[in-house]
Amino acid sequence: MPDHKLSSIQANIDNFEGLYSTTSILLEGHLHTHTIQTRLTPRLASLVPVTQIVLDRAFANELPAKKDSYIDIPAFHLVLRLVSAISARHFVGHPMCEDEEWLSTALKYTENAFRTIIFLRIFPDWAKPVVSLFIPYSWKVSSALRKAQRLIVPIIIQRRKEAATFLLTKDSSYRKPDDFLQWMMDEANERDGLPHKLAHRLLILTLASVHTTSMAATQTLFDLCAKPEYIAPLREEITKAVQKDDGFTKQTLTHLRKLDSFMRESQRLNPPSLLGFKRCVREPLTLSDGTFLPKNTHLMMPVYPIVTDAANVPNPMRFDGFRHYNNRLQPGESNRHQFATTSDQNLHFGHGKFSCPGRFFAANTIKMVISNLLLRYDFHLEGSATGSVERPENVRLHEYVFPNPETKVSFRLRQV
Ligand code: HEM
Repeated sequence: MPDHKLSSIQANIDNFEGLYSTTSILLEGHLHTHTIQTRLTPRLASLVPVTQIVLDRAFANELPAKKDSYIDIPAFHLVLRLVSAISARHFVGHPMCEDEEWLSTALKYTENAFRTIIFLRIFPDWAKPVVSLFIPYSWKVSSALRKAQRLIVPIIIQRRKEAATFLLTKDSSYRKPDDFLQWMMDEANERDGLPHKLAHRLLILTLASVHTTSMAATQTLFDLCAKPEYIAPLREEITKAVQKDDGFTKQTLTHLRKLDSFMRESQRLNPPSLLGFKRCVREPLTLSDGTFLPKNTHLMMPVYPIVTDAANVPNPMRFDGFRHYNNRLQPGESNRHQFATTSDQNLHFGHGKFSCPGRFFAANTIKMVISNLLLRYDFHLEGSATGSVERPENVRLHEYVFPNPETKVSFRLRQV
Protein backbone atom coordinates (compact mmCIF):
# COMPACT_ATOMS: atom_id res chain seq x y z
CA MET A 1 0.00 0.00 0.00
CA PRO A 2 1.26 3.53 -0.66
CA ASP A 3 2.82 5.58 2.11
CA HIS A 4 -0.13 8.00 2.31
CA LYS A 5 -2.41 5.08 3.29
CA LEU A 6 -0.10 2.87 5.36
CA SER A 7 3.16 4.42 6.48
CA SER A 8 6.28 2.60 7.56
CA ILE A 9 8.34 5.69 8.37
CA GLN A 10 5.51 7.25 10.44
CA ALA A 11 5.15 4.01 12.44
CA ASN A 12 8.89 3.71 13.02
CA ILE A 13 9.24 7.34 14.08
CA ASP A 14 6.23 7.07 16.43
CA ASN A 15 7.77 3.93 17.92
CA PHE A 16 11.03 5.79 18.31
CA GLU A 17 9.35 8.68 20.14
CA GLY A 18 10.39 10.90 17.21
CA LEU A 19 10.06 14.25 18.97
CA TYR A 20 12.24 13.21 21.89
CA SER A 21 14.77 11.05 20.04
CA THR A 22 14.84 13.85 17.38
CA THR A 23 14.28 11.27 14.63
CA SER A 24 11.12 13.06 13.43
CA ILE A 25 13.29 15.01 10.94
CA LEU A 26 13.11 11.85 8.75
CA LEU A 27 9.42 12.61 8.14
CA GLU A 28 10.50 15.71 6.18
CA GLY A 29 11.71 13.65 3.21
CA HIS A 30 13.38 10.53 1.85
CA LEU A 31 16.85 11.98 1.20
CA HIS A 32 18.63 9.39 3.39
CA THR A 33 16.82 6.38 1.87
CA HIS A 34 17.21 7.73 -1.66
CA THR A 35 20.95 8.28 -1.09
CA ILE A 36 21.40 4.75 0.30
CA GLN A 37 19.57 3.23 -2.67
CA THR A 38 21.11 5.30 -5.46
CA ARG A 39 24.62 6.04 -4.15
CA LEU A 40 25.66 3.64 -1.35
CA THR A 41 24.25 0.29 -2.50
CA PRO A 42 25.51 0.52 -6.11
CA ARG A 43 29.04 1.19 -4.75
CA LEU A 44 29.10 -1.59 -2.16
CA ALA A 45 31.57 -3.81 -3.97
CA SER A 46 34.06 -0.98 -4.40
CA LEU A 47 33.89 -0.18 -0.68
CA VAL A 48 35.26 -3.62 0.27
CA PRO A 49 39.01 -2.91 -0.17
CA VAL A 50 38.66 0.40 1.74
CA THR A 51 36.78 -1.41 4.53
CA GLN A 52 39.68 -3.87 4.78
CA ILE A 53 42.15 -0.99 5.24
CA VAL A 54 39.92 0.44 8.00
CA LEU A 55 39.77 -2.97 9.70
CA ASP A 56 43.57 -3.52 9.52
CA ARG A 57 44.01 -0.34 11.52
CA ALA A 58 41.03 -0.87 13.83
CA PHE A 59 42.07 -4.41 14.81
CA ALA A 60 45.58 -3.21 15.70
CA ASN A 61 44.05 -0.57 18.00
CA GLU A 62 41.06 -2.40 19.43
CA LEU A 63 42.23 -6.01 19.76
CA PRO A 64 45.89 -6.18 20.79
CA ALA A 65 45.92 -10.00 21.09
CA LYS A 66 49.04 -12.18 21.46
CA LYS A 67 49.98 -15.57 20.01
CA ASP A 68 50.79 -17.29 23.29
CA SER A 69 47.93 -16.16 25.57
CA TYR A 70 44.27 -15.16 25.40
CA ILE A 71 42.87 -11.73 26.26
CA ASP A 72 39.24 -11.31 27.36
CA ILE A 73 37.27 -8.49 25.74
CA PRO A 74 33.57 -7.49 26.05
CA ALA A 75 32.48 -8.65 22.59
CA PHE A 76 29.71 -6.16 21.88
CA HIS A 77 31.93 -3.21 22.76
CA LEU A 78 34.69 -4.51 20.48
CA VAL A 79 32.32 -5.08 17.55
CA LEU A 80 30.72 -1.67 18.09
CA ARG A 81 34.13 0.01 17.78
CA LEU A 82 34.96 -1.94 14.59
CA VAL A 83 31.57 -1.24 12.96
CA SER A 84 31.70 2.44 14.01
CA ALA A 85 35.11 2.78 12.34
CA ILE A 86 33.79 1.23 9.10
CA SER A 87 30.62 3.33 9.06
CA ALA A 88 32.46 6.55 9.89
CA ARG A 89 34.92 5.97 7.03
CA HIS A 90 32.12 5.58 4.49
CA PHE A 91 29.73 8.12 6.02
CA VAL A 92 31.99 11.12 6.79
CA GLY A 93 35.35 10.27 5.20
CA HIS A 94 38.75 11.62 6.28
CA PRO A 95 39.73 13.13 8.66
CA MET A 96 36.47 13.09 10.67
CA CYS A 97 36.21 9.27 10.55
CA GLU A 98 39.12 9.01 12.97
CA ASP A 99 37.92 11.80 15.25
CA GLU A 100 37.14 10.30 18.67
CA GLU A 101 34.74 13.17 19.39
CA TRP A 102 32.58 12.29 16.37
CA LEU A 103 32.70 8.54 17.10
CA SER A 104 31.75 9.00 20.76
CA THR A 105 29.10 11.64 19.97
CA ALA A 106 27.39 9.27 17.50
CA LEU A 107 27.46 6.42 20.03
CA LYS A 108 26.19 8.60 22.88
CA TYR A 109 23.37 9.90 20.68
CA THR A 110 22.27 6.36 19.80
CA GLU A 111 22.49 4.97 23.33
CA ASN A 112 20.63 7.89 24.90
CA ALA A 113 17.99 7.93 22.16
CA PHE A 114 17.28 4.24 22.90
CA ARG A 115 17.12 4.88 26.65
CA THR A 116 14.75 7.80 26.07
CA ILE A 117 12.50 5.65 23.89
CA ILE A 118 12.36 2.73 26.32
CA PHE A 119 11.62 5.07 29.24
CA LEU A 120 9.10 7.41 27.60
CA ARG A 121 7.07 4.62 26.02
CA ILE A 122 5.47 3.70 29.34
CA PHE A 123 3.88 7.16 29.65
CA PRO A 124 0.75 8.38 27.85
CA ASP A 125 1.35 10.90 25.05
CA TRP A 126 -0.01 13.84 27.04
CA ALA A 127 2.57 13.28 29.82
CA LYS A 128 5.63 12.91 27.58
CA PRO A 129 6.45 16.63 27.05
CA VAL A 130 6.66 17.08 30.82
CA VAL A 131 8.36 13.76 31.66
CA SER A 132 11.01 14.32 28.98
CA LEU A 133 12.09 17.50 30.77
CA PHE A 134 13.14 15.41 33.77
CA ILE A 135 14.98 12.54 32.13
CA PRO A 136 18.72 13.09 31.66
CA TYR A 137 18.82 10.71 28.63
CA SER A 138 16.61 13.11 26.72
CA TRP A 139 18.91 16.09 27.53
CA LYS A 140 21.88 13.98 26.39
CA VAL A 141 20.19 13.27 23.05
CA SER A 142 19.81 17.01 22.40
CA SER A 143 23.33 17.73 23.54
CA ALA A 144 24.79 14.97 21.28
CA LEU A 145 22.81 16.39 18.35
CA ARG A 146 24.17 19.90 18.99
CA LYS A 147 27.71 18.54 19.22
CA ALA A 148 27.32 16.54 15.99
CA GLN A 149 26.10 19.67 14.24
CA ARG A 150 29.09 21.64 15.60
CA LEU A 151 31.42 19.00 14.13
CA ILE A 152 29.74 18.37 10.76
CA VAL A 153 28.35 21.79 9.74
CA PRO A 154 31.84 23.38 9.23
CA ILE A 155 32.82 20.42 7.02
CA ILE A 156 29.76 20.95 4.81
CA ILE A 157 30.47 24.67 4.52
CA GLN A 158 34.14 24.03 3.73
CA ARG A 159 33.28 21.40 1.09
CA ARG A 160 30.86 23.80 -0.60
CA LYS A 161 33.49 26.54 -0.60
CA GLU A 162 36.06 24.22 -2.18
CA ALA A 163 33.59 23.06 -4.83
CA ALA A 164 32.70 26.67 -5.66
CA THR A 165 36.39 27.62 -5.92
CA PHE A 166 36.99 24.67 -8.22
CA LEU A 167 34.18 25.84 -10.52
CA LEU A 168 35.93 29.20 -10.84
CA THR A 169 39.58 28.09 -11.00
CA LYS A 170 39.38 24.51 -12.37
CA ASP A 171 42.25 23.76 -10.00
CA SER A 172 43.43 20.24 -10.95
CA SER A 173 44.39 19.36 -7.35
CA TYR A 174 40.69 19.44 -6.26
CA ARG A 175 39.26 16.03 -5.34
CA LYS A 176 35.56 15.82 -4.63
CA PRO A 177 35.00 13.82 -1.41
CA ASP A 178 33.45 10.40 -2.00
CA ASP A 179 31.41 9.54 1.10
CA PHE A 180 27.80 9.40 2.25
CA LEU A 181 27.81 12.99 3.51
CA GLN A 182 28.92 14.23 0.09
CA TRP A 183 26.35 12.04 -1.71
CA MET A 184 23.59 13.49 0.49
CA MET A 185 24.91 17.02 -0.22
CA ASP A 186 24.71 16.26 -3.97
CA GLU A 187 21.20 14.76 -3.78
CA ALA A 188 19.60 17.26 -1.35
CA ASN A 189 17.04 19.88 -2.30
CA GLU A 190 17.30 23.39 -0.88
CA ARG A 191 15.54 22.60 2.41
CA ASP A 192 17.15 19.18 3.11
CA GLY A 193 20.52 20.64 2.12
CA LEU A 194 20.66 23.15 4.99
CA PRO A 195 23.92 22.22 6.79
CA HIS A 196 22.36 21.66 10.22
CA LYS A 197 19.71 19.37 8.66
CA LEU A 198 22.29 17.35 6.74
CA ALA A 199 24.32 16.91 9.93
CA HIS A 200 21.16 15.81 11.78
CA ARG A 201 20.25 13.24 9.12
CA LEU A 202 23.81 11.89 9.08
CA LEU A 203 23.65 11.35 12.82
CA ILE A 204 20.32 9.49 12.58
CA LEU A 205 21.70 7.33 9.82
CA THR A 206 24.53 6.39 12.15
CA LEU A 207 21.86 5.47 14.71
CA ALA A 208 19.99 3.33 12.15
CA SER A 209 23.10 1.54 11.03
CA VAL A 210 25.82 1.12 13.67
CA HIS A 211 23.99 -0.50 16.59
CA THR A 212 21.80 -2.76 14.44
CA THR A 213 24.81 -4.01 12.46
CA SER A 214 26.92 -4.43 15.60
CA MET A 215 24.17 -6.40 17.34
CA ALA A 216 23.85 -8.79 14.39
CA ALA A 217 27.65 -9.24 14.13
CA THR A 218 27.90 -9.89 17.89
CA GLN A 219 25.08 -12.45 17.75
CA THR A 220 26.95 -14.18 14.90
CA LEU A 221 30.15 -14.19 16.97
CA PHE A 222 28.30 -15.68 19.99
CA ASP A 223 26.84 -18.41 17.77
CA LEU A 224 30.30 -19.22 16.44
CA CYS A 225 31.56 -19.52 20.02
CA ALA A 226 28.63 -21.76 20.95
CA LYS A 227 28.95 -23.87 17.78
CA PRO A 228 32.73 -24.12 17.21
CA GLU A 229 32.23 -26.98 14.72
CA TYR A 230 31.32 -24.30 12.14
CA ILE A 231 34.64 -22.47 12.50
CA ALA A 232 36.73 -24.80 10.29
CA PRO A 233 34.34 -24.90 7.28
CA LEU A 234 33.81 -21.13 7.45
CA ARG A 235 37.56 -20.48 7.65
CA GLU A 236 38.05 -22.76 4.66
CA GLU A 237 35.45 -20.88 2.63
CA ILE A 238 36.91 -17.48 3.50
CA THR A 239 40.53 -18.54 2.96
CA LYS A 240 39.69 -19.94 -0.49
CA ALA A 241 37.84 -16.75 -1.49
CA VAL A 242 40.63 -14.47 -0.26
CA GLN A 243 43.34 -16.57 -1.94
CA LYS A 244 41.42 -16.66 -5.22
CA ASP A 245 40.97 -12.88 -5.23
CA ASP A 246 44.36 -12.09 -3.68
CA GLY A 247 42.83 -10.25 -0.71
CA PHE A 248 39.38 -8.80 -0.02
CA THR A 249 38.29 -7.41 -3.39
CA LYS A 250 35.00 -6.36 -4.96
CA GLN A 251 33.99 -9.97 -5.65
CA THR A 252 35.19 -11.72 -2.50
CA LEU A 253 32.07 -11.35 -0.35
CA THR A 254 29.76 -12.88 -2.94
CA HIS A 255 31.68 -16.17 -2.57
CA LEU A 256 30.96 -16.39 1.17
CA ARG A 257 27.69 -18.31 0.92
CA LYS A 258 28.18 -20.44 4.02
CA LEU A 259 29.00 -17.40 6.11
CA ASP A 260 25.94 -15.60 4.71
CA SER A 261 23.80 -18.59 5.71
CA PHE A 262 25.29 -18.71 9.21
CA MET A 263 24.56 -14.98 9.69
CA ARG A 264 20.96 -15.43 8.54
CA GLU A 265 20.44 -18.37 10.91
CA SER A 266 21.90 -16.34 13.77
CA GLN A 267 19.54 -13.46 12.96
CA ARG A 268 16.57 -15.84 12.57
CA LEU A 269 16.86 -17.00 16.17
CA ASN A 270 18.30 -13.78 17.65
CA PRO A 271 16.63 -10.91 15.80
CA PRO A 272 16.89 -7.32 17.06
CA SER A 273 13.14 -7.24 17.64
CA LEU A 274 10.41 -9.83 18.21
CA LEU A 275 7.97 -7.54 16.37
CA GLY A 276 8.48 -5.78 13.07
CA PHE A 277 6.95 -4.55 9.84
CA LYS A 278 5.56 -1.65 11.84
CA ARG A 279 2.96 0.37 10.01
CA CYS A 280 0.71 3.34 10.82
CA VAL A 281 -2.71 3.73 9.16
CA ARG A 282 -2.95 7.23 7.63
CA GLU A 283 -6.35 6.81 5.93
CA PRO A 284 -9.20 4.63 7.27
CA LEU A 285 -8.78 1.13 5.73
CA THR A 286 -10.99 -1.92 5.30
CA LEU A 287 -9.02 -5.14 4.73
CA SER A 288 -10.20 -7.95 2.41
CA ASP A 289 -11.58 -9.94 5.39
CA GLY A 290 -13.66 -6.93 6.48
CA THR A 291 -11.37 -5.82 9.30
CA PHE A 292 -11.67 -2.05 9.71
CA LEU A 293 -8.57 -0.07 10.72
CA PRO A 294 -9.28 3.53 11.78
CA LYS A 295 -6.82 6.34 10.99
CA ASN A 296 -3.74 6.35 13.28
CA THR A 297 -4.00 2.63 14.09
CA HIS A 298 -0.55 1.12 14.62
CA LEU A 299 0.04 -2.45 13.53
CA MET A 300 3.02 -4.77 13.47
CA MET A 301 3.89 -8.38 12.65
CA PRO A 302 5.11 -11.08 15.07
CA VAL A 303 8.37 -11.51 13.15
CA TYR A 304 10.02 -13.93 15.61
CA PRO A 305 7.02 -16.30 15.88
CA ILE A 306 6.87 -16.35 12.05
CA VAL A 307 10.49 -17.52 11.65
CA THR A 308 10.14 -20.08 14.44
CA ASP A 309 6.90 -21.61 13.14
CA ALA A 310 7.36 -25.21 11.97
CA ALA A 311 4.94 -24.47 9.11
CA ASN A 312 7.55 -22.08 7.69
CA VAL A 313 10.89 -23.54 8.84
CA PRO A 314 11.46 -27.27 9.44
CA ASN A 315 12.74 -28.08 12.93
CA PRO A 316 12.62 -24.35 13.71
CA MET A 317 14.29 -24.21 17.13
CA ARG A 318 17.38 -26.08 15.93
CA PHE A 319 20.32 -23.85 15.01
CA ASP A 320 21.41 -25.08 11.59
CA GLY A 321 24.12 -22.73 10.36
CA PHE A 322 24.07 -24.05 6.79
CA ARG A 323 20.27 -24.33 6.50
CA HIS A 324 20.01 -21.39 4.09
CA TYR A 325 23.16 -22.41 2.19
CA ASN A 326 21.56 -25.81 1.55
CA ASN A 327 18.28 -24.15 0.53
CA ARG A 328 20.17 -22.09 -2.04
CA LEU A 329 21.59 -25.28 -3.61
CA GLN A 330 18.06 -26.32 -4.65
CA PRO A 331 17.19 -25.67 -8.33
CA GLY A 332 16.03 -22.09 -8.92
CA GLU A 333 16.73 -21.05 -5.31
CA SER A 334 20.28 -19.72 -5.55
CA ASN A 335 19.34 -16.05 -5.23
CA ARG A 336 16.91 -16.54 -2.36
CA HIS A 337 17.56 -17.34 1.32
CA GLN A 338 20.37 -14.78 1.61
CA PHE A 339 21.00 -12.69 4.72
CA ALA A 340 19.59 -9.59 3.01
CA THR A 341 16.70 -11.33 1.21
CA THR A 342 13.32 -10.45 2.69
CA SER A 343 10.05 -12.35 2.22
CA ASP A 344 6.68 -12.61 3.94
CA GLN A 345 8.30 -15.33 6.09
CA ASN A 346 11.47 -13.39 6.88
CA LEU A 347 10.65 -9.91 8.13
CA HIS A 348 13.70 -8.99 10.21
CA PHE A 349 14.51 -6.24 7.68
CA GLY A 350 10.84 -5.55 6.91
CA HIS A 351 9.61 -6.49 3.45
CA GLY A 352 8.53 -4.84 0.22
CA LYS A 353 8.76 -1.21 -0.78
CA PHE A 354 9.78 0.07 2.67
CA SER A 355 12.16 -2.69 3.74
CA CYS A 356 15.50 -1.64 5.25
CA PRO A 357 17.54 0.07 2.49
CA GLY A 358 20.81 -0.43 4.42
CA ARG A 359 20.65 -4.22 4.71
CA PHE A 360 23.13 -4.89 1.87
CA PHE A 361 25.69 -2.56 3.47
CA ALA A 362 25.01 -4.24 6.83
CA ALA A 363 25.52 -7.71 5.30
CA ASN A 364 28.89 -6.70 3.83
CA THR A 365 30.03 -5.05 7.04
CA ILE A 366 29.19 -8.13 9.14
CA LYS A 367 30.92 -10.43 6.63
CA MET A 368 34.08 -8.31 6.73
CA VAL A 369 34.17 -8.16 10.54
CA ILE A 370 33.48 -11.88 11.06
CA SER A 371 35.84 -12.98 8.25
CA ASN A 372 38.66 -10.94 9.76
CA LEU A 373 37.98 -12.36 13.22
CA LEU A 374 38.01 -15.91 11.84
CA LEU A 375 41.18 -15.45 9.82
CA ARG A 376 43.17 -13.56 12.46
CA TYR A 377 42.17 -15.07 15.82
CA ASP A 378 41.26 -18.17 17.79
CA PHE A 379 38.37 -17.32 20.09
CA HIS A 380 35.90 -18.75 22.58
CA LEU A 381 33.56 -17.41 25.26
CA GLU A 382 35.45 -16.37 28.38
CA GLY A 383 35.97 -19.35 30.69
CA SER A 384 35.06 -21.99 28.06
CA ALA A 385 38.39 -22.93 26.54
CA THR A 386 37.21 -26.30 25.18
CA GLY A 387 34.11 -27.83 23.72
CA SER A 388 30.75 -26.42 22.84
CA VAL A 389 28.94 -24.13 25.28
CA GLU A 390 25.57 -22.41 25.60
CA ARG A 391 25.38 -19.04 23.91
CA PRO A 392 24.90 -16.13 26.36
CA GLU A 393 21.31 -15.18 27.20
CA ASN A 394 20.03 -12.17 25.30
CA VAL A 395 18.85 -9.05 27.11
CA ARG A 396 15.22 -8.14 26.40
CA LEU A 397 13.54 -4.75 26.75
CA HIS A 398 9.96 -4.52 25.49
CA GLU A 399 10.07 -6.20 22.03
CA TYR A 400 13.77 -5.44 21.59
CA VAL A 401 16.46 -8.11 21.89
CA PHE A 402 20.11 -7.23 22.58
CA PRO A 403 23.22 -9.43 22.78
CA ASN A 404 24.47 -9.38 26.35
CA PRO A 405 26.86 -6.38 26.43
CA GLU A 406 28.78 -7.80 29.42
CA THR A 407 29.74 -11.08 27.74
CA LYS A 408 33.46 -11.39 27.16
CA VAL A 409 35.13 -13.37 24.41
CA SER A 410 38.74 -14.57 24.73
CA PHE A 411 40.98 -13.93 21.71
CA ARG A 412 44.43 -15.17 20.74
CA LEU A 413 46.33 -14.50 17.50
CA ARG A 414 46.15 -17.60 15.29
CA GLN A 415 49.27 -19.73 14.97
CA VAL A 416 49.39 -19.76 11.15
C1 HEM B 1 21.59 -5.82 10.74
C2 HEM B 1 21.40 -4.52 10.61
C3 HEM B 1 20.07 -3.87 10.36
C4 HEM B 1 18.80 -4.26 10.71
C5 HEM B 1 18.40 -5.53 11.47
C6 HEM B 1 17.88 -3.26 10.22
C7 HEM B 1 16.51 -3.33 10.34
C8 HEM B 1 15.62 -2.41 9.82
C9 HEM B 1 14.19 -2.51 9.90
C10 HEM B 1 13.43 -3.66 10.54
C11 HEM B 1 13.68 -1.40 9.30
C12 HEM B 1 12.17 -1.06 9.15
C13 HEM B 1 11.62 -1.70 7.91
C14 HEM B 1 10.10 -1.65 7.84
O1 HEM B 1 9.51 -0.68 8.34
O2 HEM B 1 9.49 -2.57 7.31
C15 HEM B 1 14.78 -0.58 8.87
C16 HEM B 1 14.65 0.66 8.27
C17 HEM B 1 15.72 1.46 7.92
N1 HEM B 1 17.06 1.10 7.96
FE1 HEM B 1 17.81 -0.63 8.63
N2 HEM B 1 18.60 -2.27 9.59
C18 HEM B 1 19.93 -2.60 9.65
C19 HEM B 1 21.00 -1.89 9.12
C20 HEM B 1 20.88 -0.66 8.49
C21 HEM B 1 21.99 0.09 7.93
C22 HEM B 1 23.44 -0.36 7.92
C23 HEM B 1 21.47 1.27 7.46
C24 HEM B 1 22.17 2.43 6.78
C25 HEM B 1 23.18 2.29 5.96
C26 HEM B 1 20.04 1.24 7.70
C27 HEM B 1 19.17 2.24 7.35
C28 HEM B 1 17.79 2.17 7.51
C29 HEM B 1 16.89 3.27 7.17
C30 HEM B 1 17.30 4.66 6.63
C31 HEM B 1 15.58 2.83 7.43
C32 HEM B 1 14.28 3.62 7.27
C33 HEM B 1 13.82 3.53 5.84
C34 HEM B 1 12.68 4.49 5.55
O3 HEM B 1 12.84 5.68 5.78
O4 HEM B 1 11.62 3.98 5.10
N3 HEM B 1 19.72 0.06 8.31
N4 HEM B 1 15.95 -1.22 9.17
